[in-house]
Amino acid sequence: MCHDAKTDRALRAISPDEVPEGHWFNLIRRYSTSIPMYITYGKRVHRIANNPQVAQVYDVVGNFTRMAQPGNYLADVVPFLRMLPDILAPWRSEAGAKHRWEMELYGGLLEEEKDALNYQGTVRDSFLNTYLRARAAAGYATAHGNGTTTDMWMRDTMLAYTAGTILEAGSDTTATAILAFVLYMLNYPAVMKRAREEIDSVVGSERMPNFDDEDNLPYVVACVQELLRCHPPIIMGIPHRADEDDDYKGYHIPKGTTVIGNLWSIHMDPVKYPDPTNFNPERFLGESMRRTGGPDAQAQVTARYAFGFGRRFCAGKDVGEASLFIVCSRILWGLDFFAPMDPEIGKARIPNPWDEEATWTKGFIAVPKPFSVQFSPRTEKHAEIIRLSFEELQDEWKDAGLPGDER
Ligand code: HEM
Repeated sequence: MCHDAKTDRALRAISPDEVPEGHWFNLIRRYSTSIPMYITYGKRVHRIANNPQVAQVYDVVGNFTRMAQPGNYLADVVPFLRMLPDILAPWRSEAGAKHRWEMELYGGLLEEEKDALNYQGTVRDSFLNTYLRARAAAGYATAHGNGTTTDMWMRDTMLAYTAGTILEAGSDTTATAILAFVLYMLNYPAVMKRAREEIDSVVGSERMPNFDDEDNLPYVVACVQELLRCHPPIIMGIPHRADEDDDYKGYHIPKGTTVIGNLWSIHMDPVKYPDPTNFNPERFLGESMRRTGGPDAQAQVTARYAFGFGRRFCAGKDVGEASLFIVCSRILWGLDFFAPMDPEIGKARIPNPWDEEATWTKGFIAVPKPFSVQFSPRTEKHAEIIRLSFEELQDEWKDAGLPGDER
């Protein structure tokens, strides 16, 4: 297969200054919903995004996670402040402005999808494309405005926002977990070694791991579970509101109370998770802890708080876990990575994942702060298979009528 010198150079050791826009690295990003992949080198931070719209999604999601953080605004905890008029409630006008900005993005994506469907006749199995076709078949080729039609078809604004919500719910969460995975692997090289040995013995070097390998890679699956336990991406969960009076363990919870389930704290319970500040995938090993089945229902439940609980439990859990499994197993399969030497301290600087203040951002989704990491393919054979997979993926995107990565 032919590939250019630029890609070759980047394959040997990715220095962020050299990551080409259409680099195979984007393959990893493509495999997740979208990964805001930050790479730092020295003091410089680089964000890999191959088109402005992707960058805009990152910004919108970043904005969403900041504003949605429980307790970020005084009005979250002092209900009286919510009664203030707009002029005295700057957080409300900020939310309004950001909301309009979000709608520009989501509305724009909806318009693009409509154009693709109506003018190019592009048929895809995507949420928007499928919905627009079904809505048109029901007699609503156009349905401007917000809310629903009398027979409950979503109008454009609601449809755009619904699609955007799925994008937001699934992208930053998965992306954060992948960044955290790299961080934990740098801190726990023995875990990384064992996971890689498992992958090598099951998958070999002739192909990448795929979803069918999951049952034969219990340690890798356990690593993903342990990752979600150690640092659930939505660290405090999503606030819920009690819709009736309740009494729980001696606490009276009046109707309308905001209830926050602190997922991180639940996962640090030393009774359920002995030695909780240790990244130990073994606690999720064994038939009873496998995500896809097993007899011990309680064990399965305890591994799942990262996705919330109850009626509003994450709708995309299976997609999220599958993305993490495939991305993490492929990173381990194909790439060597390490923290480069920091000349300032004369050794590699590896952030401590247990130091919340120093290592993680604040916000409703806690993301590792940018850290230096250098990737290189494990062997030329691994590199070749990654390149091939990248090319195949480009063809798939092309067949679906979507723009590919620049080469
Ligand atoms: C590692 C990845 C993910 C994590 C850690 C995660 C976590 C969560 C959490 C904690 C909630 C709130 C649950 C509650 O209120 O109790 C939630 C809700 C939700 N998630 Fe996820 N999520 C992930 C991936 C995804 C993906 C990939 C999608 C879509 C494809 C998705 C779609 C949703 C939706 C639509 C909701 C709202 C559900 C509702 O309110 O009824 N999530 N997620």
